[in-house]
Amino acid sequence: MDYSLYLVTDRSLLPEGQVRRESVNQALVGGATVVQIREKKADTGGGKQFLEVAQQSKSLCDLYGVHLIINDHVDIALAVGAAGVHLGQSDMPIDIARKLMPTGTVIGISCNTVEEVRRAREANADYVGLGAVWDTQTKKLDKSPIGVRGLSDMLDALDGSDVRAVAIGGIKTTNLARLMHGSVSPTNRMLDGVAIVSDIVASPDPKKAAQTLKSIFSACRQSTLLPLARQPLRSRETILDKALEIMNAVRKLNPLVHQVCIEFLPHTFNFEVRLSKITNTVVSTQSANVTLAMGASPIMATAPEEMADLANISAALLINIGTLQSETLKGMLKAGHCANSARIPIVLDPVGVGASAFRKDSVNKLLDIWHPTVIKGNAGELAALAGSNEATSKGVDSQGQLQNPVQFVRDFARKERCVVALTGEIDFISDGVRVFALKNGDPLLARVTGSGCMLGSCIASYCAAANLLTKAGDFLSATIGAILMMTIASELAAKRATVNGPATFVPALIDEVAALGAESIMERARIEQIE
Ligand SMILES: Cc1ncc(COP(=O)(O)OP(=O)(O)O)c(N)n1
Ligand SMILES: Cc1nc(C(=O)O)sc1CCOP(=O)(O)O
Repeated sequence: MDYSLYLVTDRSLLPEGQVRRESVNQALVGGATVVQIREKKADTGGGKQFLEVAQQSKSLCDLYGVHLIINDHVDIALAVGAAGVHLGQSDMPIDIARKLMPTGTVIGISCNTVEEVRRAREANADYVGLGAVWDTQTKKLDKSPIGVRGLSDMLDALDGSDVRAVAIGGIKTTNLARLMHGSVSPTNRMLDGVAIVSDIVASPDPKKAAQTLKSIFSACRQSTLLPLARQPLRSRETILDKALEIMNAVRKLNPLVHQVCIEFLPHTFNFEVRLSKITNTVVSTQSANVTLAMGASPIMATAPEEMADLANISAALLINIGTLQSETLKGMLKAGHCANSARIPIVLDPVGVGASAFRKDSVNKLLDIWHPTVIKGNAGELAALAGSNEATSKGVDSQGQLQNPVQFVRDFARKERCVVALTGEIDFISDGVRVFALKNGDPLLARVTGSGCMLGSCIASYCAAANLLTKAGDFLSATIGAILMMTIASELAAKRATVNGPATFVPALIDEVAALGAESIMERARIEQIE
């Protein structure tokens, strides 16, 4: 059975003038591969109305050779000879339904937790409906949405089984790509399909809606699978060559890098807000200057209204949550969504994410809407994001150590499906398969504010150039190159006769970034491929 575009019906959502049968017919023409009859209003008609709807739908699906599934009602599935039934957690147990239905009947069950997926697997379900992924207007949810990032553990629980998986809840043409990118298990198990109600049923053009959903699904399924396993190990020279190519490309192409890291002027001026504003203005000036020194071009903007325009002219987006406010969060949500649509890389710098519930909830919201290309953070920040308490945050600084940073960074990159840079005395960078350790950098970097934020700007600029160089940008090399550039520049800056401490160090650092040559990088890079 092809689960890829799984239509779930709901008459109450039909636009005015649309009739149920024609809506399903259009969805089938548009490419729906399974139809589930879920008619909650007809449910109350003593079963007769539901039966009629099911009979009509069966003949329609037969015309297209598409399987029909009945929601909840085993008797109706039997009566119309449906291919299967979909059961909820509080409906008839799978083993009883199996006894009642003919051999070969498809039985699916809704799951909201990993435990429910395990039980479904043990009960020999044919497929699971994982949801709700996002909030939905179609029904009142009795459990919180699981979010895209909750799906990979559920898919992992199906590893080694034949149980198929579809996601449901709030899925639309506008967020399907994010869903597909994020819902892959560590062993590369993906969704077999997406179950959609309102985006098709409530659409004025159900055929077009189905076509669009199906083409996004197919394109994402083909391109989502990590090409990681095929990536060869690389020698120090190969990776440095690539990093230098990207460094030169930044200087030559002068990519525009959109950086969402300064806040609106606060409406109320209390002492704390002013402090964070002052700190961040300093940091954003430095970030903008280092971007220019590298040869890229910064634009700092936060207003949601201009995000779509900026995504079309920028070559990369940097999201830095250093001075997060509710208003900026809206801009960040929109900016990331537009950047994903425009296929430009996004670098996420989750500054101090472990410091407050607001920051953590906000980053989770962001990552539920768009996917980053690179996440860069210190041990405390990345541990907070990964749900580990091995390291913690003291404000924006990190406390404690990760016991096994190599494994951590690899697993986290694999889970988030992006490049992860774990910064510290040794920087670890991984794409989920390979792990590199970089040992450059002067201790003065840790003694000035905003060096981490400047590094975020460097990574974003390098990712921009990597993306401009080739369609499938080499973001691992871009991240490594940017860190090498910044850390080696810091070593050279610290040696300058004019540098007497942190205050004189920052301008010297920016000068060194501007002047850095290939020879210094080749000569000084302390890089090791660990895995
Ligand atoms: C594919 C798919 N997944 C989940 C559901 C939800 O079913 P259930 O839990 O039975 O809730 P109701 O549909 O009865 O509201 C589904 N129908 N299809
Ligand atoms: C029927 C249903 N079941 C869900 C679950 O979480 O089990 S969510 C849902 C409704 C999905 O509708 P839409 O595509 O319009 O968001």
